[in-house]
Amino acid sequence: MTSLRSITVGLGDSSSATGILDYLVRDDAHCWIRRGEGLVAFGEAARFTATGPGRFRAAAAWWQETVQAAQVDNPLGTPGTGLVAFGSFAFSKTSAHESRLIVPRVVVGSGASGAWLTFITDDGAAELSADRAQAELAGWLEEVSAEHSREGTDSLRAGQVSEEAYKAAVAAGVERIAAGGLSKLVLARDVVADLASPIATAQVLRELAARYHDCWTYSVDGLIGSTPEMLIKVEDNVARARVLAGTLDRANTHKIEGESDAAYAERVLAGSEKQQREHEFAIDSLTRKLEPYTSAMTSHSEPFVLELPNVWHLASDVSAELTLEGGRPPSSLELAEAVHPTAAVCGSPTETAGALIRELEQMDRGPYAGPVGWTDAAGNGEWGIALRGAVVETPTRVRLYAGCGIVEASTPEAELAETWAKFRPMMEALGLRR
Ligand SMILES: C=C(O[C@H]1C=CC=C(C(=O)O)[C@@H]1O)C(=O)O
Repeated sequence: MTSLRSITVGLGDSSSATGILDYLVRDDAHCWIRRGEGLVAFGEAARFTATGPGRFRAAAAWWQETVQAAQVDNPLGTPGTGLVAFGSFAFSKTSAHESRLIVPRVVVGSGASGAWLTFITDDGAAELSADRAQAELAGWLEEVSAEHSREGTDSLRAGQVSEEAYKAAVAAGVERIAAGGLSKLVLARDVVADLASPIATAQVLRELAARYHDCWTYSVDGLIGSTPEMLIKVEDNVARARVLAGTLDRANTHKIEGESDAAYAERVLAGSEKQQREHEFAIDSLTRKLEPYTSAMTSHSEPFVLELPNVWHLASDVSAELTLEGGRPPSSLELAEAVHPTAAVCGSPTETAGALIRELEQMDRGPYAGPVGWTDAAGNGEWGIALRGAVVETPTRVRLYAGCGIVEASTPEAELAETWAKFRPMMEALGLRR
């Protein structure tokens, strides 16, 4: 095991209109950004990978050992400062995709209490000072990535699941729900973008972060996107989640004359029994799995309508006080394992839906719909669900994923159309058309 050393220094009030996005200038950066705040990181000081059902536990154990062996100088002590690891986890315990934690070399962070800079090294003799940290950051910022020219020759093709195969899977899913044994199932598909010139990841992420500022824009080792769904966030003794399920496309509306956007979304989305049922399964699965770790939990009694540039969603925010064990709350990684996968990305009951997804989807979801985010040494962290995203497989090949909750009232055509609405954020950021 490498022993890491780190120093964190305050960056004063370095706030600009674009905030942390000013640092998102390299395609190889890791990031976690919402509303101009978050983390941008460069380089790799350490890495852990795992597959299988024990992937979360193994990652949590590795992180604990790494933290214990590290020498950390962090006078700030707030969430996200000091030693951090970015991570992404495979959706499925049967996936061949490697789940990973990556400790970067340099992290720039910004939050409610200001901005900071962390320098991390595995060199036992390296000088740990504010000047050294600033010099390391300057070194990473010396070389910025080019933008993508978008010559119009980029193209989109079917991935592992064609449109026809997707509709057939939805129809089969509806039949299985009607036959009993499960109430909800989430089925996904992929499309592949072939780019004429290498992807300009930083440019794509900046566009996503600027447009989807209510979402969490992420980049971890080739997994990129902007998710509207927070699986679990831990800050000291409090856990929070944003549960989504139930979707209405904003590009294809059928409003009554004079009806406002908000009134239309209320009527068609919040007023739909099918969408409300889809949402109920998702919120129930999250609260049921989180409950054993909490002493008090609050959530809205009714979901609210969340407006994003591409879709409206039914959303519920959950907040919970965590129970202390041995004086400590459970870590964000432990809780991510406990609550993943919720019925927003798997179904209900979980085991039955998971087995049926493997049978009907016929694709390895890889990191799509798995937890993506970061943890700090104290166990604070944010783990979103890797939705509205893509995997950069090669510099010119990008695989996009999207899925939909299926209930007994679902129809294949409508669910197929919904996947296109969910591909839209990435397609637009990549400059792609159907
Ligand atoms: C599975 C996805 O979205 C989930 C999150 C929000 C709404 C959903 C829905 O209405 O089906 C999905 O459960 C996806 O974006 O690929």
